[in-house]
Amino acid sequence: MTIHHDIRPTLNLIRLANGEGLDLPAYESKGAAGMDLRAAVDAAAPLTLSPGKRALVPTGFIFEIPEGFEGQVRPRSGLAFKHGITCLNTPGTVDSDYRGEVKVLLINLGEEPFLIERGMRIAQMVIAPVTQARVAEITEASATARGAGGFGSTGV
Ligand SMILES: O=c1ccn([C@H]2C[C@H](O)[C@@H](COP(=O)(O)OP(=O)(O)OP(=O)(O)O)O2)c(=O)[nH]1
Ligand SMILES: [Mg+2]
Repeated sequence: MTIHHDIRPTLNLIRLANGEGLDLPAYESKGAAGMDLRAAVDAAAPLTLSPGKRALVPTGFIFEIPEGFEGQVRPRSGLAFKHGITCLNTPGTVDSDYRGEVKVLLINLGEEPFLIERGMRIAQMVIAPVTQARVAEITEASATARGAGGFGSTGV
């Protein structure tokens, strides 16, 4: 994958007290789409996520998402495959005007309790361009070949 360095936006991060000593969120390979987010839970008090339970896990950082972009918080496939750990609201949306701590809403869909320890890479964030549409109410939708067909109208 070619990374276009000239159009790479800068993501400013503010480290919070609970983020002291944590590695910065980082792309773990040259072409990684998402930067991995780490759990900013207390080192002395790891979080046990019981089967079927959910938890809002802090990352220890405020992200200043550049205007015109969003942060998409997504599960890591390894955690999902091996342990049934995923993001309940995937993809989580981090707005460019959000100035709170980014948190990850994890749920345990597996059968075993899952231990979340400080610094564990729990999710990934993709920075993606977004557009805000203008909204205009009209009275009739334009005609198309598809019409109102959907939800499998073309076959499965
Ligand atoms: O996985 C997520 C999803 C959201 N957020 C933060 C950033 C986002 O900008 C804010 C609001 O998210 P969203 O719009 O999805 O939630 P809402 O229920 O609509 O809350 P609000 O009324 O605050 O917009 O919460 C996270 O930290 N992690
Ligand atoms: Mg919202």
